[in-house]
Amino acid sequence: MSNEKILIVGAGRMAQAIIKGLKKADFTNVMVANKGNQERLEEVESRFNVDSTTQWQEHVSDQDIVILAMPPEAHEQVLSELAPVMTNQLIITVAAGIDVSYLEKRLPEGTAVAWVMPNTAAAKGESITLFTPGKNVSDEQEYFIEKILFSIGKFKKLNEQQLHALTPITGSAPAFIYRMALTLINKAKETGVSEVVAKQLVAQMIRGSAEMLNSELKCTADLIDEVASPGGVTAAALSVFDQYQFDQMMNDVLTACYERAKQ
Ligand SMILES: NC(=O)C1=CN([C@@H]2O[C@H](COP(=O)(O)OP(=O)(O)OC[C@H]3O[C@@H](n4cnc5c(N)ncnc54)[C@H](OP(=O)(O)O)[C@@H]3O)[C@@H](O)[C@H]2O)C=CC1
Ligand SMILES: O=C(O)[C@@H]1CCC=N1
Repeated sequence: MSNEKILIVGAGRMAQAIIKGLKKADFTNVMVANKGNQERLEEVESRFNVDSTTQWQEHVSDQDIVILAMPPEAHEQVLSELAPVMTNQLIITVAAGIDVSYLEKRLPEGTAVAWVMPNTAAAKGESITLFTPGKNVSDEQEYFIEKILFSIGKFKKLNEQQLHALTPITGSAPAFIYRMALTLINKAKETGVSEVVAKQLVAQMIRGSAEMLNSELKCTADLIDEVASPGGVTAAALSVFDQYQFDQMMNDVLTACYERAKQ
């Protein structure tokens, strides 16, 4: 059981994925707030058995940790409301582009902050989460951060610049994989298999491929090569990737993501 008191500001997709992990890991003191969608707040409260509040500012002084899980654009306003009511809490944001420098600039001198970039697989305890602690984070607070991140999957400590550059690759790229999965599932359904079976086929193919990727013995180019028998069907398919300049497209995709987070 973990007794740290955690307030989460934001009750949307990422907040819920994190709450799910926290509850599974037996964090007992979790309170959640949002902007005003009362129905959503009540649903989160009952679904995950957490406390909720519509006045988070009144509860900050009771907390050990505040996790900001609302849009990047909401940070300016929320941090201005948070600063005057803080009493030494560790402040964590999961927002794209909101780095530790941004937080430190807007919070009282000496505030311990961290920038965390999870993905939605947190709901299954399978996120790969990147994090950067700010300069005032103590060893004990870093241990708390790692404990939280462990509850939602694996994690890696990196610097601010790396987090900016990797947000598209670990935060957003699940959507790229699901986009490809959707095309494959729809194609599979055309053969007459049900949606459920089509999803199982594609999910297991992705899971197996991820396991192979994790293998230390083979590089990724070799894995591609292994599937593409010379003159075979996969080689024919991969040449279409080249025809459509897949690598260039992925570069543009990642750049669009990076640039948006910087705005
Ligand atoms: N979705 C993802 O895969 C990932 C998201 N993130 C980050 O997580 C954050 C949230 O994204 P996501 O969960 O997808 O978004 P959602 O739109 O699903 O949820 C946003 C939540 O923030 C709340 N909110 C908005 N403005 C305020 C405010 N001023 N004060 C308090 N609460 C507010 C909303 O309240 P209400 O319920 O009232 O509308 C809502 O609960 C973003 O910063 C994003 O960059 C990071 C990694 C991955
Ligand atoms: O799309 C977004 O803005 C968030 C950040 C990374 C993944 N989802």
